[in-house]
Amino acid sequence: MATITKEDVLKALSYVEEPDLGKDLVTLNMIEDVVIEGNRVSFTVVLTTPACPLKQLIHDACERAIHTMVDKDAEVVIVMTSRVTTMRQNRDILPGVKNIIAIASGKGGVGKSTVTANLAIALAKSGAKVGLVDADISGPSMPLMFGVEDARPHVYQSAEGRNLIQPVEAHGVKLMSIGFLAPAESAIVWRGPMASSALKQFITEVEWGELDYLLLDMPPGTSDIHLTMVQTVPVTGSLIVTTPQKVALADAEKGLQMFRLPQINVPVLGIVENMAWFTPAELPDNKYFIFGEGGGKGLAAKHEVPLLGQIPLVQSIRENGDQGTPAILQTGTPAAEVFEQLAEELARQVSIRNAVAPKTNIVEMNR
Ligand SMILES: Nc1ncnc2c1ncn2[C@@H]1O[C@H](COP(=O)(O)OP(=O)(O)OP(=O)(O)O)[C@@H](O)[C@H]1O
Repeated sequence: MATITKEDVLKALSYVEEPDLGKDLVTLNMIEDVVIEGNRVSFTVVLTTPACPLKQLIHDACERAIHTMVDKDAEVVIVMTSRVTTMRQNRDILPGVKNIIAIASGKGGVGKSTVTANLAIALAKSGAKVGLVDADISGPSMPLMFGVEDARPHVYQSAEGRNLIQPVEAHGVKLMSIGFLAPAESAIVWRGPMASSALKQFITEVEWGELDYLLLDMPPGTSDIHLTMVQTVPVTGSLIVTTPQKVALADAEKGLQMFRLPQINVPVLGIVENMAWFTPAELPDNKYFIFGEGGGKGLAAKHEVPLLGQIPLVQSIRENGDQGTPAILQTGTPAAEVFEQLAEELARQVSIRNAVAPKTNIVEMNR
């Protein structure tokens, strides 16, 4: 029996392609720690996201490559791990944050905050480091959804005398909400400049530390706040939440087009269709398309972006949100599974974006 060498192993693995990124694992520097002991071959595959939907597929392809090209009797031990990629360089702002994702909707009330809260927790559960900025000045709902309505971020002075804000941590996610700045029942109406400066502080004065994903829950519609956010940070990509209803779709389309304006130029990573159908708890296999059918798919096709997920209208999603324990926390339920899949798909699009697209700049406006 010929001795197996590291070169043999790498050669075989150079035939295994990362399907999303279209290149082989060796070229993508995804193979580490190759160790050969007799006919035992072990190595680590570093995926670009912990929530990788292709994990098993890539694992099996590696094993097959070693068995067919190196030694059919080799004992193959593969450690699957991950390191979230980034395309951010010169990170003067948010130096530890790899990816910033703006979540927007055209119309209010389509479930953007519900989707964002569940997504953030799903990504954190998969092993990623996640932060969330609730920039929804029209009705910040994150403190309620995360069950931290009474929490207040801790402010302290750094050694250099700067005021720094520590985000609130809940369900594994670091959270800052415009709702923390005023009690829920107060009549403060956040208007343009005041809201903009509060949100800028969330980016520049909050100790976010190391994050794989920072999600921005944007207000509905298209507004000055959207501009403030893209002017303050280079956003990796955006996600559009809509329902299948015609009026919601029309507004979602406006939101999508806003991100594509030349002066904003933030890639749209995908569309999420929320309330895609109603499923009663007692008839879990039934689907009632009460807001219409196929709207999200049509919008995605029209603008050539992926439809990343369809979330059913389920009573428990509403109830869990209101109780401060989003549906994703009820592991094993159908609702938790759809949010897990959505998180996988989003993370996948971020990896693809980082591998292929040019970087997004902070928008500079001459007004
Ligand atoms: N898939 C779902 N199933 C059941 N209830 C849902 C679902 N998605 C959202 N909801 C409920 O719909 C209501 C509106 O959702 P949410 O607050 O997330 O919307 P929104 O788009 O963020 O609104 P706005 O931006 O106007 O504040 C909430 O009561 C929420 O619990």
